[in-house]
Amino acid sequence: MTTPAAPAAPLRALWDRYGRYRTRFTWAVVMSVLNKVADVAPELLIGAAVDVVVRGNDSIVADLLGVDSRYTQLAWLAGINAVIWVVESASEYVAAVLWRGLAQGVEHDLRVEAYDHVQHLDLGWHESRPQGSTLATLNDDVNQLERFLDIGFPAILQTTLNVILVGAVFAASSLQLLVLAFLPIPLIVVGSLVFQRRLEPLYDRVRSAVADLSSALGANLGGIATIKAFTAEDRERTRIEGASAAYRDANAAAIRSSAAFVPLVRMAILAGFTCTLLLGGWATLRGDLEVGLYSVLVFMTQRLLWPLTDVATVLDLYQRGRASAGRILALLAVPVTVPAGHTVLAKPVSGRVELRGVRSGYADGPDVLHGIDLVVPAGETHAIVGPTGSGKSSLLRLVLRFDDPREGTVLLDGQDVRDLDWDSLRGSMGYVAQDVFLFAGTLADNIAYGAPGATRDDVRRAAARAAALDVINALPEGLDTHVGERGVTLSGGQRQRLALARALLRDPALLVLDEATSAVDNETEAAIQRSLADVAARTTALVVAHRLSTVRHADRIWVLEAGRIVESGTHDELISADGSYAALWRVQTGDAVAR
Ligand SMILES: Nc1ncnc2c1ncn2[C@@H]1O[C@H](COP(=O)(O)OP(=O)(O)OP(=O)(O)O)[C@@H](O)[C@H]1O
Repeated sequence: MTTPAAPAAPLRALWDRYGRYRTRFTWAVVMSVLNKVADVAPELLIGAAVDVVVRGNDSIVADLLGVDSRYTQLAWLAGINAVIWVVESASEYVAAVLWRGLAQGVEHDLRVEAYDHVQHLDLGWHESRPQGSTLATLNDDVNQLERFLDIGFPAILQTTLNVILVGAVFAASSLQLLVLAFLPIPLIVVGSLVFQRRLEPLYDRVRSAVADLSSALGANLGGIATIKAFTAEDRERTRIEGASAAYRDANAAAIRSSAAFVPLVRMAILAGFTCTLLLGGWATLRGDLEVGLYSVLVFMTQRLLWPLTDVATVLDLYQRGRASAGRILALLAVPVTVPAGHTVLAKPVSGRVELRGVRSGYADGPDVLHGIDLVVPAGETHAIVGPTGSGKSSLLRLVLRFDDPREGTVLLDGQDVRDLDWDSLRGSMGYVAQDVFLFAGTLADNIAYGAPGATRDDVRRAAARAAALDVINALPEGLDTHVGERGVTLSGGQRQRLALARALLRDPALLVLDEATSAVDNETEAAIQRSLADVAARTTALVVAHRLSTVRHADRIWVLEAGRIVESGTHDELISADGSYAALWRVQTGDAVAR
């Protein structure tokens, strides 16, 4: 299953999606405009001050305010200057708060929305895509977009406003100087675009080198026991050294090119500045330009051109923001192919399971299960056995509706599972997977994961039924002991017992166990069997097991081979039939050697 393509205009799509932020956005723009106006105004005041000093009674300030004294005129200018500085500082603060708030609001909403969508996507989708890539979208792409909204967009706005405002001052003063001062702008912008295009593949190399490095580091830390066991430390050090050197070299190449950019722009600025300085000066000497205006224009040229040194960075932020928005929106557009139904099962749920003519497989792969017909009547315990890879787990996945069959129907209490809402379907089940996952938290939290309202006594009772009390009592803080993200401090068998307790605490109508006791010793397994026999009197159970002694007392055993049911019956019936099951039993009990 592939991820849909990103929309053609991702930032526009984002704008449409987040209508609720438009008022805040408008205010942020207003504040940025006010800030830029207040930022440019002091330069005009410098010109006005020079004008006052040079022309006295004839100055523009004298005309506007009707004040003759140069001292009073300058005092007025100082007062106006103070007001402008206050406005500039206040608007800068408000604009920063608004942009940051907007960026973080969108970041938060997008992350939560994207996460929620991802957790509703089918298990098949998760399995077909590297986890790192989903994580990168949820983390890095969302952060990248936040950076663009917080830094990139305000910078684009400010630079554009700068060009407009400064351009207006030039246009009002001297068209000739306007042309000269603006001449470097297209050069800088086009240069930035070319530069950026050149840099892109270099940055791509940096990104892929860092991705390679971090996935190598992640894999090595995860597989540290294997590295040690095979004394592969030196080899792995060399491999990481290689990945790290590739990252360093890619970065060096990008830095060599990007560092050349600012000096080049500086040349263009120098050209514009020299033109204004020289030609403006000559015009002033000829009396074509006021002295005050000349000083303003010299300052303004710098003011106009310097921010353009950031164009390449801002363009980079823009492109990254755009690409990130595209990836996030594409993730949000992935359709849920196993959507919840709406039917609610009548309580109490009996847990009767039926598979009718089921054919199923994964993605575009071949069929894994062929024509499966199977019934587990309410209250009975049925087992599925068979060689590895025969499709046992795949069958359980259909009952939990992690996948839908390609053909045929799966029913719970006589209802097609496709029609049921998740509460009726999965809410009626207690599931123990082959690979037990424990969340970071206490043992009590983990056992009560599927029944958040459970009391301490409920938790203890469930633990007792799963023969997990001794695990808990052996730990220093009992139920309050923290287990790591993957329960690393516990053995496989201990984790399985906790997972079983977690499933039993839900008091499920249907217990679905996939090799739930494969890692516990025979004695513990016997204890679990005894208490499960008690549970089984009240629930329906579907159990996958390799160790046949686990399931010999099941009401019915279904034997799967290469995705087909080859025989079924009670243990005794299957032994008498002397088929695949009987052969497997002999192997496991050692009778095969004896015969
Ligand atoms: N998520 C998956 N994506 C693609 N193919 C899968 C997936 N899970 C299982 N398969 C394939 O389906 C077939 C049946 O696998 P399944 O895990 O159901 O067998 P199993 O009988 O439970 O095996 P085991 O006893 O080893 O757990 C195998 O060929 C396997 O490669």
